[in-house]
Amino acid sequence: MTENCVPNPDSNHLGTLAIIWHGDHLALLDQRQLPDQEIWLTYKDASAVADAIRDMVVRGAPAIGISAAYGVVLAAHQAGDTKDWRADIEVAIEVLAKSRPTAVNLFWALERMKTRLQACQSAAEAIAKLTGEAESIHAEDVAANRLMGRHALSVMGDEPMAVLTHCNTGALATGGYGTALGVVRSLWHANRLKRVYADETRPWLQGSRLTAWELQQEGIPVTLNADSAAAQILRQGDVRWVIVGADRITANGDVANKIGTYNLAILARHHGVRFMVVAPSSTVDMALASGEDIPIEERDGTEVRAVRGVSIAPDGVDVFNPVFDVTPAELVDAIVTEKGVIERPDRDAMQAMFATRD
Ligand SMILES: CSC[C@H]1O[C@H](OP(=O)(O)O)[C@H](O)[C@@H]1O
Repeated sequence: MTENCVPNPDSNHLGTLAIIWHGDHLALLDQRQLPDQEIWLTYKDASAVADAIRDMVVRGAPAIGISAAYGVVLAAHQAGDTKDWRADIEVAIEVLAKSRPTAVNLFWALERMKTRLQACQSAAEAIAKLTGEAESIHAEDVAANRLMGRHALSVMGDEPMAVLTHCNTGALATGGYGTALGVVRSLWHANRLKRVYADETRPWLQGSRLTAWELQQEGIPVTLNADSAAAQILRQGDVRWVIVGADRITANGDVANKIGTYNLAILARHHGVRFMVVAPSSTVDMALASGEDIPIEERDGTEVRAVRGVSIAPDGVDVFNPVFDVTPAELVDAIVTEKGVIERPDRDAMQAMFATRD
């Protein structure tokens, strides 16, 4: 990897992009360094992309899937035209699949790449076809995000409103524009947004380090709040919707998302605030019956015991650090995907919209 290899492209109509494909190498904006530094890292090696996903250089369910897809293309370049080219690419796919367990977008993207690979008869064909598939996955994600923005506004009411969001679900977490933050962008451009309250989102601080920064880049009014202030904010009554992303949505409408989302869903229901989940259909896993079946990633305790390397807890104290939780469907007022909106999601409604993925 080399640092600072590409300027940060200013494509603010999609937000600050985090993933740039250069035909034979991948550039990732190192999100561990934001908001203090914008450092781009270059990748030519599939296993290094797997490390980047595991270490959260790149994060966000759709962005993880897109990056892994480009990782498979890099594997095809690395394999070259040796007799084991196909096996080498298949090994790389397995390495990428082990990077993080919860966001189903990773496995959805790798399945698409695997299917494309099966049809290839030569190493050269594999490079060409896998490149096309990864670029399609990337472009489809941006198109889906824009469509979800339009679908969401159709159910949110016409008056300008305040919303509250959790974690980061913007251009930094996707191929561009964002999911929940894509809805925020759409509200803003439709002059229907008063303010976004952004939960800081401990322990990795996606809200304070990424969402506050991403929205400030575009002059979208954002107020950063401690996670523990969310109840008081909802009690004040100016927030009309809590809008979040997702890492996996199961066949009954249960939603896995950043830890603290379940808290917000309970608070929203208690305060009569509507709760919206925004995610492309690549986040839907109809093979899992309910949220009970979703693998929840637990990360190292150092993420809770320290912030930016500064200790905030006694050395060695035991830590429980699940980085996702599951919100039951009955607490969700709307699930928005590029296919449309499901209000009051349940198994039947999910089946009707997702019985067949395409
Ligand atoms: C549109 S991003 C979806 C999802 O991914 C984030 O998790 P992480 O930052 O750990 O990759 C968060 O759960 C977002 O809501």
